[in-house]
Amino acid sequence: MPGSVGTVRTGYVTFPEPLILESGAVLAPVTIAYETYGRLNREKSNAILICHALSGDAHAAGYHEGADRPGWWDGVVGPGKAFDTDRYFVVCSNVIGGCKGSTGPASVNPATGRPYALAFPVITVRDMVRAQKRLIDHLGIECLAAVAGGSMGGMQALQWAVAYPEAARKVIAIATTARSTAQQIAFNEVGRQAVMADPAWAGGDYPADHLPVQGLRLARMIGHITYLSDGAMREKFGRNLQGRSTVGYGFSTEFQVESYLHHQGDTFTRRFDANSYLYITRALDYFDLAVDDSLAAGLAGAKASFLVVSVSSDWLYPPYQSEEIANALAANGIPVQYCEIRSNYGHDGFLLEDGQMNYLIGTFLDHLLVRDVMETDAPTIAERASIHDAARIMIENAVNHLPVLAERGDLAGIVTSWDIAKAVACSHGSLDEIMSRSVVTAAPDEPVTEAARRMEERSISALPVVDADRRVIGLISSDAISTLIGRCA
Ligand SMILES: CC(=O)SCCNC(=O)CCNC(=O)[C@H](O)C(C)(C)COP(=O)(O)OP(=O)(O)OC[C@H]1O[C@@H](n2cnc3c(N)ncnc32)[C@H](O)[C@@H]1OP(=O)(O)O
Ligand SMILES: N[C@@H](CCO)C(=O)O
Repeated sequence: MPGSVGTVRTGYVTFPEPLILESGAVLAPVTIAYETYGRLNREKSNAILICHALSGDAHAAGYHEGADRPGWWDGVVGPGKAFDTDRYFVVCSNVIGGCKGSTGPASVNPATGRPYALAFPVITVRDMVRAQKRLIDHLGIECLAAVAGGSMGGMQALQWAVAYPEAARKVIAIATTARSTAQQIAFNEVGRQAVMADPAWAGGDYPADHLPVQGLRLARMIGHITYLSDGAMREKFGRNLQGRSTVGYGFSTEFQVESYLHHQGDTFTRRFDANSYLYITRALDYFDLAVDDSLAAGLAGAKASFLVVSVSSDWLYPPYQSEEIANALAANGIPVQYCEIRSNYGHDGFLLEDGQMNYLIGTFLDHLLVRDVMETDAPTIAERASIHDAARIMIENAVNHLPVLAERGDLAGIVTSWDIAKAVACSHGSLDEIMSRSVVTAAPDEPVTEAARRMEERSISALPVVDADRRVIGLISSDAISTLIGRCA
């Protein structure tokens, strides 16, 4: 299937260690459901974490065995798409508190052997991200190429940038906010009240054969209205009647929009747990990255570069909230691109506007920095080492360039396989005689295109990447760049 990651399966990992939650409560064990697409490269530098919204799950792309619908962000995840699985290793995990495989209120409470129900501790977006961090550590990934998501997924992406500034190079936050507003909390509360007013909810202790479907259905109907826009509803349904030509002067389902909302509500009760709805909407309410009422202060520690996207017709997470995020980042001198896409779909536009999303996300991810493609485990050699040592290290590691380090660990020079050949031909004895001391280097935060241009101008095929103290933190080679460009074509 072109453009698809094909058939996929959800994996599970359980961490026995307790997770200390923001509330001070403790959760153990913690199971995380996740899917991965694409391949993790040798340097483990091409991983992208995708975070889902309120009712999403780990199944972002491809098809489960026998299913006819793909994952929820299949339009942007796959070979050749924005989250290009030919280039990136994409990870998507289900949040804790959810009901799609990660530990949540429907999981078995080890203290009682029964489902947690309301004994499940209240969780926050920060807790969701802490649990995700365990998964990313478990996969051996020190730094994500990017973390991305829409709606609650965007909140998680922002939380990653604040909680783990070194753990993601890029952050993509779409149709989201950095702090929930009164209106957002209000809609969440109406949904929760609908669930809790259902007698079948039974204080959260409902059996599997008697679920609070009426309350959850109503909550989703209200919620779903907020995910659309006035224009989208008008365009989809107008004042059309459902299966009749005249109004009936009664209270049965008459309008198409009523029928549609019933359908959305019914479908939701078959795929979502009522208690998870309470917990996750509460986590949304608590989300607030501001410090002392200042978003700029709250985002000050972020180190990633950001893409912030809003949807013009989104009245649940209106564009002004995305602008606030972009302004707060810019106030800190943090690189940020902001774009409001034109769309009539409302909040769910981030799930439906594949063309605009692919263009914006793809362009943002393609803007690569040296640190995105450098090899971080490239071998080096000490200045005092012998030519024989240098030859051995090159052969063992199959490399042609060895940065030479001075005693203090800073860059003293570079030696190439050509230098070794010359040393043999001219009977040189020490590394000092053959290495180049005037080394052309690259900086981790410069664009790859700049480093490539320097290599081309000087006819050099690899540059040591050095930090501000001239310590070698990696190596960028023309081979790595041409592989990348080949894959982009
Ligand atoms: C974001 C995450 O992380 S994951 C969560 C994302 N997924 C969801 O939110 C799932 C539920 N939401 C939806 O289906 C959303 O509307 C979207 C955004 C995903 C899909 O949007 P669209 O493609 O525009 O679909 P639309 O909203 O028109 O709904 C189509 C459904 O409504 C049904 N429908 C349309 N008109 C009517 C009607 N008059 N009466 C009854 N049902 C109707 C269709 O038959 C279809 O049903 P199906 O989904 O069971 O096949
Ligand atoms: N419709 C999506 C977006 C909500 O923010 C969901 O149900 O998760």
